[in-house]
Amino acid sequence: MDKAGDNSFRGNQWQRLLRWHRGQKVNEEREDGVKDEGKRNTILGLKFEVKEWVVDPAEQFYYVWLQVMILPIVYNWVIIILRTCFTAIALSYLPVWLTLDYLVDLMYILDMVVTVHTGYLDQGILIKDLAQLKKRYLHSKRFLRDLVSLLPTDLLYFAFGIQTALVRINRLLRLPRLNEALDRMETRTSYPNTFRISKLMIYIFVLIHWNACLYFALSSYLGFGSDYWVYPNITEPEFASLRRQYIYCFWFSAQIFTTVGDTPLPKREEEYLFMIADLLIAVLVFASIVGNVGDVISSLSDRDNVFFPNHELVRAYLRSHHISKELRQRIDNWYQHLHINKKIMRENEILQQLPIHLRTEIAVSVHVPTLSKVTIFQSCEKSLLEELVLKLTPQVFSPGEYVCRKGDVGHEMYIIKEGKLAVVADDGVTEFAVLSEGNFFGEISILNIKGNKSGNRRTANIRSIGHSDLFSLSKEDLTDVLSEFPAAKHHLEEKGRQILTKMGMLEESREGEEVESEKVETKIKRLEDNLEILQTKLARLMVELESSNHKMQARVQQLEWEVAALETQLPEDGEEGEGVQGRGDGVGGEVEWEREEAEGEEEEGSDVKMKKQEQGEDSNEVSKEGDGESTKSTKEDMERMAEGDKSGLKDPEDQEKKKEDDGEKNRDKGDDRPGKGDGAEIEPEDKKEEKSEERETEEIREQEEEGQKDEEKKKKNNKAK
Ligand SMILES: Nc1ncnc2c1ncn2[C@@H]1O[C@@H]2COP(=O)(O)O[C@H]2[C@H]1O
Repeated sequence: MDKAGDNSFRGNQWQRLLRWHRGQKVNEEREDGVKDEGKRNTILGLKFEVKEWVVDPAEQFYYVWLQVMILPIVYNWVIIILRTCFTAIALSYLPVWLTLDYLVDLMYILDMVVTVHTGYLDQGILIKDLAQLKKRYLHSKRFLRDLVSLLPTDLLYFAFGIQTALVRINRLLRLPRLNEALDRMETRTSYPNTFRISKLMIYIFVLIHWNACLYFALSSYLGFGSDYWVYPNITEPEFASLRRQYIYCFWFSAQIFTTVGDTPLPKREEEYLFMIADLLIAVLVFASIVGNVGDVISSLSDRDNVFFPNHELVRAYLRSHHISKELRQRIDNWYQHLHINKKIMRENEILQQLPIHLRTEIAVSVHVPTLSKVTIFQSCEKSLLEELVLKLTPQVFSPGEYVCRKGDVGHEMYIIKEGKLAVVADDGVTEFAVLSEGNFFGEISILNIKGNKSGNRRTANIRSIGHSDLFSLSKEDLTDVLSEFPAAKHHLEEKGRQILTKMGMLEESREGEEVESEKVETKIKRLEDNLEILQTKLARLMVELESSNHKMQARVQQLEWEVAALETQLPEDGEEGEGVQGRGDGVGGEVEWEREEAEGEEEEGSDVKMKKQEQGEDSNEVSKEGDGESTKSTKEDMERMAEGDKSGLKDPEDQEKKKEDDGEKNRDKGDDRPGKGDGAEIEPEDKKEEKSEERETEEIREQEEEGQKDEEKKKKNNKAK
């Protein structure tokens, strides 16, 4: 399927990834080297620069040091009691013990130096300030314990004799350091279960050893060979040797602690008390052995269950459903293959608890060798590969098994890690092609390739020739990844198209059709968008039209009132001449005022508009308001229409003329306000109101004066009469 050398010019992305991975390792090693160098320098310069020397507890040096410290601590825990109880042993090897004792003391001192130079984490940051480290250590209980464990109690030898090693019992206080060392080892070891069991056995050994020593000491106190329970008489040659003494005591003690109980019956009270204490401890020891071993066994089976699916359960299920022997055999073989070849099926589950970046690194280092052989991925970006690698699921197929059958709906594609698979015809015998390590298949049905006649159905049968190890990649995962990497998608599709063309399953014309249909779709979309815009504009126009209608209606109504008022006044006018204006609170007077106001406003409005039109302000406003263009212009049109309708003058010149006439009319009425008649200025609204008020009061005053004059005239007339 993949042609070798196909992408040689593009450079192998996987190789680059591998190189990057290896490069990182080399860098790490180099860094380690630099650190080592630094360490060496520091150690060499320890005499001069000991103050600057700070140990990182996460470093290898600290770990190694802890392991070294196991020896002196265990030495003290084993030897001090041995020398105390077996005085013959203490005296026989005295120079050895004394040398070892002081060597161990020296290590204790060095351990204190290391401890004081060991950094600690404060809010995730390693504290390296020596003053702080010193302060912390010197104020801790640990310092006290370490100090007490180093007190020169050996001086008590002068009081109790050189064989009394018990004076060094304070050396046992370093036990927490031993625990720390063992805990560290447990987290680092690749075999934690074996380590746990070994640790338990060592603890039990030390316990039995102590018990053996105490048993010998008690026997010595009660008298060797004084009864069957105590150690036999050491003068007897059989029990005289030091080795025999120790081994007998150890055996005796081991029998008690393992609850075998095959020890001689105690005779004296001291012996009973010793046995009771021992049996009580033995119960605990036995319980902890059983518990620990049980834990280890269950964790081992847990591990197996996670690594390999539980075969027993599957077997029971198959039996209960009376599955044919032949199928059961195939399933057994499958399990056997997994176990023998250590194929782990649930690696995603196992690595689930790790953070994503570590999972990626593991997946890259585990799967890169396989994926680097897949030509299609060689040109892919590193990030794509990292994403892909996390989504691979291992699958194992047995000989003759079908991975997919022609016509099935495709849900995943496969990458061959190991093994051979054949593309076979429906008869299951004719082989069209053989796929091997590094090839992939099953991509056609999940890629939605345009013109693929088989749609989302498998285009071929794929059968495993022998056992084959595959990685499957689900359609969703592939789509997810490819959606962000269109180039890779295109590449995969191209490969699929090649196969489809070879098989004659690609509709070439449909490609054109689809492009055409795509164009039509775009056009429809564009038309829909335009329609939407037009609808919005229309809605706005309708609103504006309605409001203009309302205004028009109000205006017409007002004009009707005015006409009606004038009609009612006409006969009176004939009689009384100017009398209409004289009646300040008459209906006609009010109407007149209203009319004048309205006219004034309209004229002002039209003046403004005319001015704006002249100065080209309109266009500025439009450009400023953008979308509001139609709204504004429509509004103005409506107003203009209203004006035109009202006066019956559509021509601007006629309107201008009308305005001049109106202005004269106003002047005739004694209204010389600017903008009223001459249309020279536009006044602000509030000023206009003020002026109209002034004018109102002035006219009222005039009317009152005229009224008074009329009264006087009437009076004079009356008098003359
Ligand atoms: N002639 C062929 N040579 C190699 N691979 C093929 C051939 N025909 C089909 N395949 C692969 O077999 C897969 C079957 O499932 P798909 O149709 O999803 O994708 C198909 C291709 O990846």
